[in-house]
Amino acid sequence: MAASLPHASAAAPATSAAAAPVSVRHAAFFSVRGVAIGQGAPKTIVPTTGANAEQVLQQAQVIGANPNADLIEFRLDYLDFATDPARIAALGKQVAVAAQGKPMIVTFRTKAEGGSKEISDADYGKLYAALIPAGFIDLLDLEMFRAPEVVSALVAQSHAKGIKVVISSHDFHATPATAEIITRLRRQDALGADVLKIAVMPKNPADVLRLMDATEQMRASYSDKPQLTMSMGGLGAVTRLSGEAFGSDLTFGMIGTPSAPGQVDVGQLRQVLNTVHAAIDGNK
Ligand SMILES: O=C1C[C@@](O)(C(=O)O)C[C@@H](O)[C@@H]1O
Repeated sequence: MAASLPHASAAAPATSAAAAPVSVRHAAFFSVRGVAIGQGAPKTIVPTTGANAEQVLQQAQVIGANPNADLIEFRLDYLDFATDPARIAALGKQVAVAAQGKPMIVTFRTKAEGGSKEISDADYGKLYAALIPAGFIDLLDLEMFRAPEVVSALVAQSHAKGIKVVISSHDFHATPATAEIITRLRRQDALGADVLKIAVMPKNPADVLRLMDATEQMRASYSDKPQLTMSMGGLGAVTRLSGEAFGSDLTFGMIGTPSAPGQVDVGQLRQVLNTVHAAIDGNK
């Protein structure tokens, strides 16, 4: 016989109180290659971390074949030829095929923001400007603190090509004040971002809560654009799992090698995302 908890009975639920009505502002979603960003459970992104074409293509195949990965992030700054647009464009097209039609985010994460290579703002602008017309990019990660004229030109060029823009900010050492996080996300919105993104490092649990608080305030009061926010490291991992409850619509997971501290295996990530989604859906 199955053990039952004291007082539990099949006929009467433990509580008969109806769930209180909830008021949640949803993102205005958009779809890229059939993936709805800003709707339902957060969508998962798995980054490449390879340094050469062979490694990147191997990873893209694994990501493409994994049903728990919704999008692939092609990380250019890890490449041995990170500033060679012709070689990157040729590889990018192969990555798109290997990823089996999953939407691709292309990212050069500068050293200034926790990436692996230094690049001047002018060269960053030139590299992206040369890659945008190549036709393999679905979404472009654009750092908000690169030179303003570079950022605005790349937003316009991307949009003219039908590429969605993720405008991003990273702090690998600390978590800015709540008001500062909100200021950055609002600035990204004003710059024309399609996705607002910030990654911060917590030093204590209160920092984790502030990232969630800022994300929720953005969604409730300032913008209905999809957001991609995370607190990094082990302490921040909860933010990668629970975004649907506070307004983060995308989340990074890993297969094998993380591209940032605190990333969780994408299969485990999906299980938790589904659990949270079912709980939220069931309480509507
Ligand atoms: O900016 C981000 C977020 C990230 O740093 C993370 O914390 O998951 C991972 C990077 O690959 C990505 O470009």
